[in-house]
Amino acid sequence: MASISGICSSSPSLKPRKPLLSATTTAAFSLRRDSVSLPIRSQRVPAIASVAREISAELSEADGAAGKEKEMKKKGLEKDPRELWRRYVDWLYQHKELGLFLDVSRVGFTDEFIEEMEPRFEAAFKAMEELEKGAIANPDEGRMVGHYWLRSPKRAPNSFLRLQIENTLDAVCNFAGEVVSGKIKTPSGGRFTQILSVGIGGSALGPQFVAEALAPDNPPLKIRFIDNTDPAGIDHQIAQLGPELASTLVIVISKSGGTPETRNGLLEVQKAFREAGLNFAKQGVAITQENSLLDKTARIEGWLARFPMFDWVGGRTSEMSAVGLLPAALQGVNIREMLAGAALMDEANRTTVVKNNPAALLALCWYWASDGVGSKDMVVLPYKDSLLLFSRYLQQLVMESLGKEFDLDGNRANQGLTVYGNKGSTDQHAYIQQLREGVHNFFVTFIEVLRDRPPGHDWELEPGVTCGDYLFGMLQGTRSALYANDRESITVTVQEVTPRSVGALIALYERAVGIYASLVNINAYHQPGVEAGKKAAGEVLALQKRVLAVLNEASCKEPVEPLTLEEVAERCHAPEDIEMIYKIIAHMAANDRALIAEGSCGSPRGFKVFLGECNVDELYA
Ligand SMILES: O=P(O)(O)OC[C@H]1O[C@](O)(CO)[C@@H](O)[C@@H]1O
Repeated sequence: MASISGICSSSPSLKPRKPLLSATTTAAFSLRRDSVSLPIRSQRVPAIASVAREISAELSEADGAAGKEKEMKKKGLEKDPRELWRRYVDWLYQHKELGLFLDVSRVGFTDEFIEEMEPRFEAAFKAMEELEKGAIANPDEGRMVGHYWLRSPKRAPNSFLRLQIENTLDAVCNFAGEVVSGKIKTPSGGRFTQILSVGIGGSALGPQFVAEALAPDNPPLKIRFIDNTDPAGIDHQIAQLGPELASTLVIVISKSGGTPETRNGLLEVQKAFREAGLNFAKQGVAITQENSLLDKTARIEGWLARFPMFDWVGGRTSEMSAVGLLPAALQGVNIREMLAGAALMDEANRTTVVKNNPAALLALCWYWASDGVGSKDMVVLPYKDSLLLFSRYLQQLVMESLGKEFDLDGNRANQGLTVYGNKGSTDQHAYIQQLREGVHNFFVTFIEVLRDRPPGHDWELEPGVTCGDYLFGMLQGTRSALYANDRESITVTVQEVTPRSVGALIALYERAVGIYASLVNINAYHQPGVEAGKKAAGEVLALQKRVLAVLNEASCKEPVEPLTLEEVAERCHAPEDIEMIYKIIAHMAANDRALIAEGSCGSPRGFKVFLGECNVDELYA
């Protein structure tokens, strides 16, 4: 058994260290759990939320954790190189089969902290076990959370779900194979050469990350994305396709099938197809929940193919569903390897010994570094260009999952963990100056890739030194420089960027988020906050329609009656919305849809507006 190093206790100790949550401690916890009679429910689908709530209530009695954590942190990080090396060796996690390492030695958690956290971890492991068995882990939406079954279908709670997963995977592989081989042809009989993926959030970020990480230099089909309702962005993508629109497979991805940005992207693409004289349906593929609006549209219009998105897979954890697998397979990525990597990582994350559980170790570090309240941001720095989008992918996974107003007990918690990052060593010439010396409001996660180039391609650009050695040196140098200034960091190392390691990385962070959510007692699987913005956007568009109606009526008069802002607001019966009305008119004026008769948009008080052309039909409709 490994000996414990000094950094984890106030004075160096050579006492043998007991494994965290070993079989014996788990037994002890079981006794404790019995003593508070936790409601392990007998119904088929246990409610994790209530189990976690009761455990959390029990924990809060003996809490004061945040205060103690801060106190312990004041002890500072280990600086003695020998002790630090010992801590490194003691805590280094290695997954041999995946070739993945996790180094948490540069995070200063103490033995006392770990001990305090043990009951929380025990509750988190329990919650995760129940989640995997099919519990309603997303209580607000009454949903199961099943992304782990996607890579281990035999773990699905019933054979119907298992078959759904297996059949979808087979369908994805067959369809992709037939498109790539040319068996499925374009309407003019040629091969598909391009993919245009239309989707947003979880229906875009995974496929974008994986494309950047894994697509070969010359993929069978090249992918591009429409992931916004920005008309100029959409035009840009379509213009770049040019005549290849005729050999483009358009994959429209939306779990709900009703996301406005995605619908707009689809309508814009369909218009481009019409204008090019092409039949969209013969080139369109939908990935969505059965019977969603998108599904019905695709079915009625007879699109080329439809793939299901399951109710129990969230958008941000959908990379291993058809959402991520189909685009990846079409680019020639070995998706079964990606699934295998994720499955291996999931297996490793099922151990209840924190020290041997990489996702739990990450969650532990996040809790320690951010005091369990998100007090520090997570800066993700992959030192590999192909992993550039990992930080953006993690931003949604972590922030949409953890950024919650209320905890599972309904208490205001305002939880979260801010994620940002780009890539090393590029960021060294951008914002790392502030990380090293400026405001201390973050911890770093380095993502290291050991293999610089495929074998046989490397060369020394100066004696004994390759280009990749510089990248390595920059990572190590930054890690050391940050630590010397008490900036904590985690390092995740993989041998190579392969479908297997990318699958493992995704699985690692999915599980870390789930465990962390349990540690801080929140629902990681809903996103109520996003709805507020969507609702407000809908209200703005409704107001815009009223503004248009008012302006239309005034512009149809003989002579035209230009209106002041106040007059528009009054006629819309919305005087309290005058600022929004001003913004609506300024936006329409900037797009030649409204004309300013007097003054300018820069002086809102003085201007008068009318429509260039009135629509008489609309007036009498
Ligand atoms: O796949 P959909 O339903 O179009 O949703 C896209 C994204 O929108 C969100 O629901 C947030 O608005 C994300 O959670 C999701 O990934």
